[in-house]
Amino acid sequence: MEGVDHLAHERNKAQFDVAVMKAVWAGSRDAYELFHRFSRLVANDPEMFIPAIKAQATEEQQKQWLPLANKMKIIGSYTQTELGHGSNVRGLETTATFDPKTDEFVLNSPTLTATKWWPGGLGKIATHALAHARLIIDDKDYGVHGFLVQLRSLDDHLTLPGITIGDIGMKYGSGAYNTMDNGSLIFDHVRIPRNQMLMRLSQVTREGKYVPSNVPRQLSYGTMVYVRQKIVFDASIALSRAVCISTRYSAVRRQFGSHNGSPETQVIDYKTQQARLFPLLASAYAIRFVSEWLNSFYKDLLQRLEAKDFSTLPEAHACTAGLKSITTSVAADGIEECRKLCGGHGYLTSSGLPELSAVYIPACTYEGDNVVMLLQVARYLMKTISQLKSGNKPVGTTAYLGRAEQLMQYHSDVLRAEDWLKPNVVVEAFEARAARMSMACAQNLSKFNNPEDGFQELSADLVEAATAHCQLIIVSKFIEKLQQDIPGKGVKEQLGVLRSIYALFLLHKHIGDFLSTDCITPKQGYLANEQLRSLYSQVRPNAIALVDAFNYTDHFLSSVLGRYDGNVYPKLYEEAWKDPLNDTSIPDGFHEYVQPMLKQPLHHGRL
Ligand SMILES: CCCCC/C=C\C/C=C\C/C=C\C/C=C\C/C=C\C=C\C(=O)SCCNC(=O)CCNC(=O)[C@H](O)C(C)(C)COP(=O)(O)OP(=O)(O)OC[C@H]1O[C@@H](n2cnc3c(N)ncnc32)[C@H](O)[C@@H]1OP(=O)(O)O
Ligand SMILES: Cc1cc2nc3c(=O)[nH]c(=O)nc-3n(C[C@H](O)[C@H](O)[C@H](O)COP(=O)(O)OP(=O)(O)OC[C@H]3O[C@@H](n4cnc5c(N)ncnc54)[C@H](O)[C@@H]3O)c2cc1C
Repeated sequence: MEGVDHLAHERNKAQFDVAVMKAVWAGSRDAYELFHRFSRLVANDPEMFIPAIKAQATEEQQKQWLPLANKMKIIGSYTQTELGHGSNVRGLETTATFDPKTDEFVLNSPTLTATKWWPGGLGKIATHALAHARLIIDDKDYGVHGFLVQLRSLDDHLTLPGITIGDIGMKYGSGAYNTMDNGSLIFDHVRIPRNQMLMRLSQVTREGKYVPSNVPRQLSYGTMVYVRQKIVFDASIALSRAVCISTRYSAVRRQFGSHNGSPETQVIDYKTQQARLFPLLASAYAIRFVSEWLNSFYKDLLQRLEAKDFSTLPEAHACTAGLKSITTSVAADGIEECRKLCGGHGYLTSSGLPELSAVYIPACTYEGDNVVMLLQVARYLMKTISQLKSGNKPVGTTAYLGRAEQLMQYHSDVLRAEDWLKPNVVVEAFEARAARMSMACAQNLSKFNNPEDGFQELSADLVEAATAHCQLIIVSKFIEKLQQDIPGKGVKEQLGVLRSIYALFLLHKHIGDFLSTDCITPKQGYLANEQLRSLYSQVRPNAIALVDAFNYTDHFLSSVLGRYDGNVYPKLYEEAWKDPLNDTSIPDGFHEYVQPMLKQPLHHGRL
């Protein structure tokens, strides 16, 4: 019935102050930014073009280009990936050859695989590209640099001479990402003025002299680092949307369990449903809090870079790459699990889940393939360990590796299930697991004469060690979040339950790591799982309130199953009737193709 809150009985169970939890969830961002982040995905927002100009252009170039880009007088595309290379940026083939006679660069796509491929906005709308190309001077290759290239006329939007552009076609399913005109671009000896090479980091003089960067060359990758830390926040948006839908629907849906005419059981009361759903609820909060930390870490990095302090740049790269990888994988897999948690109706477009999944899952690929990103983390961990011998004391997120020797002797002293509720007990176990996995890799690597051969041979183990390291970061930041003052009745307690669910779910899921590294005993693993089940019972009365705290409108969720009022069945039925197929009772083609078959006389008794 309209206007009736079918979930009121669930909301009345809440044991904490929902208004405060809403503020904790929103953190430093307001609802507008939460919504705006989502809308950027399917719009042509220059998510990267503008940050890249800020990171790689000189002050003078910024003065020229930023006002145009900010006022949408030009529409930019971050044009890096090519048909033949995406992960391997140093393998890009597009060339930018300096012509001293005319003081220009000549951009060219020497091969088919040099075709720019995927850049968002490139296919139809972008007027300019921030094109990544190999700088060539006097036949010498100076590697990949950024160049501003006009693609289309600002008068009639037609492509300029030497430029061939197209859209790369439909993408995964019918998802909203098809509103993004990811494009292809071929340069055929296109000339641009020398001052359209972005020259903040390195320069080319009028005489054609290359002035190398006096800062780490990796700063040219700065835009990717910036977006990766944003993508961690986006992962919390995407996952929390799916969890909100599936939690509310799990409280509405009843199946089996009726006795003597009693209502059937709410599926949210089944332990299997809780074991699948509540870890995702906890993960949404965990990812949100680690994204807050990562954002502050990134802002600190920017301040340091301003002061030419590059000390945290390697850690910032490892954290943004690793957390982008882990959180997008959890969110993408979690959205699919939420669809399954809704049974058949989860597969309806009106559930909002297929669309959310189709739009979200490329996050595991764009801005760095998730495995390639974890391999970057692994390189950082191995380098950190290799420097231990020279007395280099790791700090920050690798500080625990400075206690590797001690952690190698660690054995959990858990005796009772409730011991696993102690944050220090959990952190020690996660530190020991991560340290032992990385140390084992380092030890195995040392057996190889060629370290690169070893790295390749051991890359699957290294990815697992990098995963353990990143999960430790997320667990630690969740714990640190709860060490802050958090007001409101029951709020901190409820977040403490989610913190323990997140950690113990990971411990249970990766129990093989914890046992094979001898960090915990099978009995202690069993106790962790016992505690996990008990924690699910503590979340159950608060589940609806915890997803209400995401503060998503029905419009934003765009899901019949996730409606705030839980009025699912009438709305499911109503939504179905909006489908054009239901505009007529006799389907198109019936008279031409089906009716003749039905009218056909029987032959020899056979249909
Ligand atoms: C329907 C509802 C949906 C809801 C969803 C909700 C929200 C979503 C809303 C919005 C989404 C928002 C945004 C979406 C964003 C993006 C999507 C759209 C566009 C996508 C754009 C792109 O994909 S742009 C292209 C991205 N490409 C990549 O990421 C390429 C990945 N490859 C690389 O980064 C590099 O090639 C490399 C790192 C893998 C290797 O680089 P290389 O130069 O070869 O370096 P080495 O490996 O040799 O390492 C050398 C040393 O350099 C260090 N290092 C490497 N990278 C960095 C770095 N970035 N910073 C600092 N240091 C770096 C490395 O550690 C080595 O150091 P040592 O020498 O000390 O070992
Ligand atoms: C929706 C979407 C939007 C995008 N938007 C843009 C954009 O705006 N601008 C832009 O420039 N690009 C964009 N991209 C491209 C994107 O950045 C690349 O696709 C991404 O970086 C992955 O690179 P790749 O496609 O070369 O994958 P590959 O690296 O070819 O990956 C293929 C497989 O190889 C594996 N692999 C690769 N290297 C290694 C290694 N060294 N060790 C082990 N395994 C390895 C990967 O793990 C993966 O399993 C977009 C892509 C998508 C899907």
